[in-house]
Amino acid sequence: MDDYKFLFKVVLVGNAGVGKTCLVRRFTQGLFPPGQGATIGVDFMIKTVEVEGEKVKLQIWDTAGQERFRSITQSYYRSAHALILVYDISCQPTFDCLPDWLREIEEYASSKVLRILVGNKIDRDDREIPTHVGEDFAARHNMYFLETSAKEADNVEKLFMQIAEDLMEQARSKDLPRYDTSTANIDSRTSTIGDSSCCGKLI
Ligand SMILES: Nc1nc2c(ncn2[C@@H]2O[C@H](COP(=O)(O)OP(=O)(O)OP(=O)(O)O)[C@@H](O)[C@H]2O)c(=O)[nH]1
Repeated sequence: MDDYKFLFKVVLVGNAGVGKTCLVRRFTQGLFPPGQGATIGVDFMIKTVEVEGEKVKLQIWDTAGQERFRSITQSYYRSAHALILVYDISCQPTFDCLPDWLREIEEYASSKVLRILVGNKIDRDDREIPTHVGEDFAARHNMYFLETSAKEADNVEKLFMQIAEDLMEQARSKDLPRYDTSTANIDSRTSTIGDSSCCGKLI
């Protein structure tokens, strides 16, 4: 039975190829998919975790980084509870684009959205962005910061569990909508998703 107390929507954004899909797959399926193709439009996956004895369902939306899908992906920001902005620590241009992503987030997401900056691919030895540079950027923009490796499973569980914990705390303290099995959906857009589905694709 799908008995959960909280349902949170988490959206990943960032340049193409930074590893958004691999982070989601690592967390939801425990694998690092070989030859991962570019995301077309938006994918979603679901994972239920336990925080302080409560079941928390995370609906994770993986958006396409490619510019041509931008108008589709923007429409998913609005109802996000958390936004994960990902760059690749071995690819300077993906870091240089962060201000553009922040502008999008400010324009399309709720001002209350939990924002997390993630530097992915820390297993690589050709790092271009030092950790402190990522940390500084996150601090300046009021974001959490974490470095991860989807490949080696470094900090991936920690990333999503931290989000689940923070959102639960936020929901409790600010009295955000509380979901149970009878009110399973966040809004009308997500209500088309069957609870039994674990993965879907929207274009
Ligand atoms: N070394 C290393 N490679 C990674 C890691 N995560 C992803 N990759 C590789 O980076 C490439 C892009 O990964 P994706 O997960 O498809 O990237 P994406 O951000 O979802 O890309 P779009 O769907 O185009 O937006 C793939 O070749 C992955 O194998 C990581 O942690 N370490």
